Amino acid sequence: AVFVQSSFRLISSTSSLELSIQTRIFKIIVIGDSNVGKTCLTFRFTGGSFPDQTEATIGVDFREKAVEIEGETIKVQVWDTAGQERFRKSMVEHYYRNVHAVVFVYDVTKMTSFRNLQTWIEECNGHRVSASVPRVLVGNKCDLVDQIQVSVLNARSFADAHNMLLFETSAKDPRESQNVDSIFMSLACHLKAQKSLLYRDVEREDGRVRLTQETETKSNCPC
Ligand SMILES: Nc1nc2c(ncn2[C@@H]2O[C@H](COP(=O)(O)OP(=O)(O)OP(=O)(O)O)[C@@H](O)[C@H]2O)c(=O)[nH]1
Ligand SMILES: [Mg+2]
Repeated sequence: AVFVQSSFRLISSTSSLELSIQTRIFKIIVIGDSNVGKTCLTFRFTGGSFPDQTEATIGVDFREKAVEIEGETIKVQVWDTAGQERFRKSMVEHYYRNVHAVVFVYDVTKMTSFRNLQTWIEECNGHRVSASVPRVLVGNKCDLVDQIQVSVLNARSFADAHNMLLFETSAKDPRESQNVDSIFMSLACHLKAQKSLLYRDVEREDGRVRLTQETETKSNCPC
């Protein structure tokens, strides 16, 4: 089961030093054209609401949320990046450094934002982001039902071709808030499962893990 922001009572009894050692941080970057709603989506996930007003992001805004997955508290560190070239060019290297997952966003009411995904993917590939780094595709602004330009079929075939999961949602519509959460939670679940395998491999290189323990790292994550 996945519980968002729970168990803090339990954790508060632990010393802060212990907590910082125990808490893993997953860096997730949110990429896409200016105005597609990256800031609103990340705000919805971390703050639980739709911001009244946003301005173009300059550089990057960090948003964090502690989530609990299978009893482990994980800090999801969301990097809300700038879509405008002039506000991002000095930051691009930082965006991609040690990234754990990438969220590509387009606006379902703006075909150009969908077409430009190819360029965003190329930028990502150009920064040596490993193929094992999960990527998802998000079509935002689904509440604007009478203005839709990008069909689900079109989006799905693009997502399939790039080995990405597709989410269509709205940062604005409160009924979609769970769907917005599931974008980040599914990535966190995936990373948790992936990383426990990684730890196992690292430990095995040291010769510290016996074969009997290896089977225990299999994840039961529902995502
Ligand atoms: N109707 C609707 N409007 C949205 C939604 N998400 C964002 N918006 C609006 O779209 C505009 C741009 O949203 P932002 O989140 O600032 O866009 P951004 O992708 O962060 O833009 P940059 O920071 O310039 O890269 C704002 O006016 C939002 O209110 C949505 O789901 N539905
Ligand atoms: Mg923004």
